[in-house]
Amino acid sequence: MFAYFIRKMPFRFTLAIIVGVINGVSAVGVIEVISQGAVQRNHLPSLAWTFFGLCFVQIASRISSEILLISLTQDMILDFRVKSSVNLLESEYKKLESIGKPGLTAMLTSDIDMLTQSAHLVPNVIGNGIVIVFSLCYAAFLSLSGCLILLCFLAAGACIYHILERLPRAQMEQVREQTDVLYGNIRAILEGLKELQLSSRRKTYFLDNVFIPSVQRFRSLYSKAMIGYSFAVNIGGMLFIIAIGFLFFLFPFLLKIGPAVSISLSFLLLYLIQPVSNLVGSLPDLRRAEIAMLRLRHLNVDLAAHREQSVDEPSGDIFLSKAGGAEALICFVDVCHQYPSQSDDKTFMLGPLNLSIREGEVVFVVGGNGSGKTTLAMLILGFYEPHSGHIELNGHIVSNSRRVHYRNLFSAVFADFYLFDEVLSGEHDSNMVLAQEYLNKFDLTHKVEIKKNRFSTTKLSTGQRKRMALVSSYLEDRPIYLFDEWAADQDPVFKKVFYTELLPELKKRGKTIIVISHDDQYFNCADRVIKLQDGVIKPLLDSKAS
Ligand SMILES: Nc1ncnc2c1ncn2[C@@H]1O[C@H](COP(=O)(O)OP(=O)(O)OP(=O)(O)O)[C@@H](O)[C@H]1O
Repeated sequence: MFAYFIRKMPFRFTLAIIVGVINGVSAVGVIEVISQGAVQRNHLPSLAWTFFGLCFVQIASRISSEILLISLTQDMILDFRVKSSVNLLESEYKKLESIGKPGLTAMLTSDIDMLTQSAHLVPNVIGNGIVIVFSLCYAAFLSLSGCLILLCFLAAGACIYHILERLPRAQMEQVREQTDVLYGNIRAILEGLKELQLSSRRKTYFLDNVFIPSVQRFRSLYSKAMIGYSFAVNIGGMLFIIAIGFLFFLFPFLLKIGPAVSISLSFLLLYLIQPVSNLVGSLPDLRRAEIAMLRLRHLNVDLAAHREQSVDEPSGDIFLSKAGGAEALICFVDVCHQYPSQSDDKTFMLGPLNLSIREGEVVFVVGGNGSGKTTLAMLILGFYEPHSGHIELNGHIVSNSRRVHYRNLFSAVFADFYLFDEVLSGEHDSNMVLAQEYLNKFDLTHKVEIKKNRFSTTKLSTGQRKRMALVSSYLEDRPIYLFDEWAADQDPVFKKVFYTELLPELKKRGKTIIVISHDDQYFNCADRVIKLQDGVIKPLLDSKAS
């Protein structure tokens, strides 16, 4: 964390340290004044002024240093939050799929929360650290041999802490790994709430065999780690306290020092107990924060390495001009895609596919479950990169550097769509009139309005939400539309509006439309039907087959 401050915010961090140094010096000054007061009773009035002055400087510098450090730590957390989210949004979809939602959720919530929780320790740790350093300097000034004894004990304490911390540190890293498992299971509870509440047997099985064991493992690892830390912190810290006691009780006999120095050193040693205990007590939380920070940094480095390149050109422009007399808008040339294998099982292979879709065409993609329709959609939309072969748009190869622009030519409603409150269209856009018309046709006007580019509500039934997602996609006004089983859970009346009114209306506006569908009664609404079976295109026993 400290390395981060030095790297990212050197000026403010240096300022915080300088103010912290003033705090440390004034703290030592207070001890010196009290010790002088104990032996020079006749100077008490002038010492009192110095004492109060130093107290004021100490409090003012402590508050200023803490304010600076709070702002530094909060900026760091903000930076991590924004950077992680932006990196995530700019990373290859395949990479995010491979990390998985539980892992990503744990990093964006638990790890960042851990940083937030431990951020309040930073001002204390730095403040106490500086006070300890200055106290040791003052101890050296009072008695070099006394300070050396103190430093020897301090070094021994640090070594013992370092050795004792090895095991709990490894366990803390396991705790963090177990957090991913726990988040996965919590997700399962939240997303499978209805299924679990519906079946007592499933609920009991899930709780007894999945959830409770994962929580127990977390508890056990966490307890072991914290017990280990308790030993490390207390034994390591105790050595320093023993050193203080040793010097306090024995130094008048062991070291040749006068009564004034003896009193000053005694005050100093007593004063040191609190900052040392605070500092050592913060170490386990700082270690947890370090683990969280390392994971976030690795995630960011990993995501940045898989960031999709985006060349500086207006969205999609290059693709809108035809290259080399290309006839098709989208063209798949020997495209193959295979999912990474989790075990020795054979993974699903899509392709080799050769297909072309012309501008303004309405193409239906049909096929049984697991035949590869969604995988094909992900390739068409540029979320997956072909493992072999390539995709062309207007004759231009969709290279990695152009994938982001390519994708911006599409609007899609996914089978597992997410409905945003915000609608991305100008309020005075002529599309708005049509959107209102479609809200009407989809029987949504009594439920929802579009005001200031927002839906007035999204708390609707699944079918209604999907109709709103369609209106939202429609308003995006892109050249190519893809609908993945949009009509699957719609009433016949809305299916009819979709197939016989919305698709022809989009086609009339020159849009190219790809529809994944199981509705064979509407196959006649397509210009062409492509049938997938086991990842390859098969002839459809129909006149419109590809
Ligand atoms: N992320 C993934 N990792 C590994 N295999 C996957 C993944 N997603 C899909 N598959 C496999 O790829 C095959 C095709 O899946 P896909 O979702 O493309 O089929 P589909 O035709 O859309 O099916 P459905 O009609 O059920 O939606 C399936 O056998 C599936 O098991």
